[in-house]
Amino acid sequence: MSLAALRRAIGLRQLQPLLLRAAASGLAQCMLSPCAIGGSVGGGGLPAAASSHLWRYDSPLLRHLNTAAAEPAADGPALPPYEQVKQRAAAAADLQPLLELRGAERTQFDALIRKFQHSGAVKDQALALYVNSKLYRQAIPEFKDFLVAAMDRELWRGLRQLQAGESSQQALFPYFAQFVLERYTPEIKAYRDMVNTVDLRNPHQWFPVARALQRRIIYHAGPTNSGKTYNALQAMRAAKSGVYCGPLRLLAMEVYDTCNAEGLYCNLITGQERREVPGAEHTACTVEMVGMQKRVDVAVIDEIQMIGDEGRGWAWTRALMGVPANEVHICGDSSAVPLVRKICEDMGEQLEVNSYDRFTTLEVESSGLVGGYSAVQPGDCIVAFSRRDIYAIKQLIEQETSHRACVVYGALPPETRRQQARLFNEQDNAYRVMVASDAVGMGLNLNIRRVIFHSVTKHEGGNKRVPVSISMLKQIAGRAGRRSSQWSEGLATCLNAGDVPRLQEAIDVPLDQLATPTAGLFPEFEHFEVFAGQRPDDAYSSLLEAFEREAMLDSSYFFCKQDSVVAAAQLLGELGLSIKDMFSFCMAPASASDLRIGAALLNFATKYSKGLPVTLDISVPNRVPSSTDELRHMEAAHQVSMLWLWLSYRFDADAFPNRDKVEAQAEFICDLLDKGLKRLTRLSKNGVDIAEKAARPEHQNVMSCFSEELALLEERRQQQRTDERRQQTHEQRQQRAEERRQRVLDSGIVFASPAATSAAAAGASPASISAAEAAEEAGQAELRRPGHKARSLTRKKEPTLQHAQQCDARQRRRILKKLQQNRQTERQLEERAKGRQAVPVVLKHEAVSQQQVSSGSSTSGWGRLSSAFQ
Ligand SMILES: Nc1ncnc2c1ncn2[C@@H]1O[C@H](COP(=O)(O)OP(=O)(O)OP(=O)(O)O)[C@@H](O)[C@H]1O
Repeated sequence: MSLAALRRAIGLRQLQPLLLRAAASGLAQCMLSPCAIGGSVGGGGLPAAASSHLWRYDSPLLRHLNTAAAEPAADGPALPPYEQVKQRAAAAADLQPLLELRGAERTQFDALIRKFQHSGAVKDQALALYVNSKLYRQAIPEFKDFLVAAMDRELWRGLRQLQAGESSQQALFPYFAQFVLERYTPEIKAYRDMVNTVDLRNPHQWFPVARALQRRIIYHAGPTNSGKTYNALQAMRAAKSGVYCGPLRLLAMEVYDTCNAEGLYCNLITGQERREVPGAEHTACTVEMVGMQKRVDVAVIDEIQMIGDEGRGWAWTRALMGVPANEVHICGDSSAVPLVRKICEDMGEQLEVNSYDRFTTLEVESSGLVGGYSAVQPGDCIVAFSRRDIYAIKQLIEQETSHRACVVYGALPPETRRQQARLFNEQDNAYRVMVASDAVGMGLNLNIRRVIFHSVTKHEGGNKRVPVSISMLKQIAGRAGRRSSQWSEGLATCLNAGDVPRLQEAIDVPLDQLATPTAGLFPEFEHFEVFAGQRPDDAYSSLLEAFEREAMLDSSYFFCKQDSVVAAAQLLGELGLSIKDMFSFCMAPASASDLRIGAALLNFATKYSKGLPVTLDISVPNRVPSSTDELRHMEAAHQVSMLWLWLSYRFDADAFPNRDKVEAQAEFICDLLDKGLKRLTRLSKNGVDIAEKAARPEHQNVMSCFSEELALLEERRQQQRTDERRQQTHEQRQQRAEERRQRVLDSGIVFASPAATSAAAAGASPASISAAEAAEEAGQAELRRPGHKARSLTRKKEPTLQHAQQCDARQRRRILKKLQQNRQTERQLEERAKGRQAVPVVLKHEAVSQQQVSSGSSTSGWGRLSSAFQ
């Protein structure tokens, strides 16, 4: 069979040389290499095809090995059959090997095995047999011993003729394969099982209900404000049953409200609420909540480009693959079209693309905001990326102009954001301006004429500022001049004219150039459960990390970021919760890095683990917030209520009792926030600094029920910071040592003393090198570690010119003689070094001439060394 025919027959794009013999015997399927399979294999993954064959011990490969002599590779020698070798090895356990290799023969044999061991191709093939790198390292020496024990004239003749190269690998690998399969059966099986549980390739197969339907998929592709969602929703409304999957609670609420207002009964399902309308066949939900069982006529998946979101992308991937609808309408910009097309091909479903153009024009004002915030006009929306900036800008505008400013940002409940949007959209009030975060980019229909970017960079952890992404700039600027607004065109600009070119560049980039290359994936609970079963001793957070490390993904997918899940797992690790309960607690949409939210999560999980009813004991003051700080406390109280509600839908009502009460409390908080925002406007109009005022005690104490957990977390964080600082200092020290080491290497300095040489090689400071040398001279055996202070050592004084000058004639003669001897040695070394084109040599003891002694002019060798450190 020709090579090309073989490739065709077994569906390989490339056939590795090592496989050739097996392939020729029809055995290639047993030995597929991971890299021969299309698609990327993360974390040392394996081809699925390999798994089904390797475990049958009567597999063709092994039968072949057992019965026939291994065929020589190309012009290589023949080796005896494996069974025969094995019998010899077994016999040698009682007696002696028939042949003991010595001298050159032994060296040749060792070289052969060494080459085999380090061959990348052999490691690949071993991996295809589920021999992971750890096991491989363990198995190779044993395999070597096995061959040594089985050695006889015949085997050695075969082995000797092998070159320590590819042909030897081809000939030896089948022996190795048989050897490990027999000797390490349980280890290999365990690894195979583990690998299979982290096999996340072909995720569309996780959704059998959707796979049973032949779905029609329609992609509504276009820029912002082009009518994509409108058209998709029209299709859903016209259908007998339907589901809308939105990126935000706010959008789901919007669809729920408009459908019901039009007389189309519609349910609402988000992580935190279930509103079921009797007789409703339509549902508006957040994308994470879409069901995979109930079949509907039309499903709408909004903002599909978020499939590439590093944290939440998995929810869009899941919805796209799994929603059981006859027709799936997906809306989004065109950046995700190629990716969605590829996924549809994998699912065997047809994709239609409907393209849209923007309804209104969007222009960039090149001058920036001339006159600053006192020049804002009705219909302006200022976009800033921090809460503090938002309130500072609001205050400035309210004090310097006649306008009032609404605010929208992520920490505000959706209800409050909608309320602020209503105020801004209505014409019969003074709220003519909006100040918002990037949360304005999605979900709200706003009456915006012009978007003004306060800046085009934003904070990302600590003090680091990063540029706002092009797609975000596009999305936010696109809110201006919406079709349903009173403005017939949209404008966008920046506070500083210097930022405008970046904005212009973002607007000019065509959407299809911003391709979304890969789709997010996150395992279902069942994956974790099986995986965890195989590693019963692992902590949950390590399990998550190990899963991510080992997961095998197709090249069209990435593993979604799970930082917050891991942080929550670390937080709750000691509570002894079951895997199922841990999964639910850790997946809660709460950032455990926010101490107050983390404290609440810990409080709920602790009560739950003790079998106590999980109650929400916050004490909400009956007083409207009157400063930004008081608002902040209320926002946190709302987030904690949402966390509680989210959990309450995942655990029994007995465990999380009185949901109605918590819902009512959350509504009350929203009401306080609405009123608080209005009060803030009044106060800032009256010249009060709303950001300066400290919160009143009743607002400060709203979450005092979590104070114990909060104190614990603060302590932990403090400890963590100290550890991080220590680690940083340690790393900096190591880096400095490395730099010093490098400088000494670059300078070419050679030390006369071995102690100094080792200290310099370890990156010690000049003082430590000197000390190490002095210690050696002083007969101290112990070498100094880098970084130790030289002064703690007894240093033997070096003979120097200064010494010589101060000594009596006899001593001076002795010192000068020593110095001259050194000089001679230095010359010899220099000459030798020149001959080898070596770098200059410096000896510790400076060699000097009589003249120099009398003039006292000499540069110490250490001077040259020190200059190397500068
Ligand atoms: N055929 C139409 N008749 C009336 N109004 C429409 C029509 N198409 C769209 N609109 C209105 O235009 C506005 C923008 O439409 P839509 O929200 O569908 O755009 P989009 O392309 O999905 O934009 P984005 O991605 O920014 O949300 C909405 O207020 C919508 O109600």
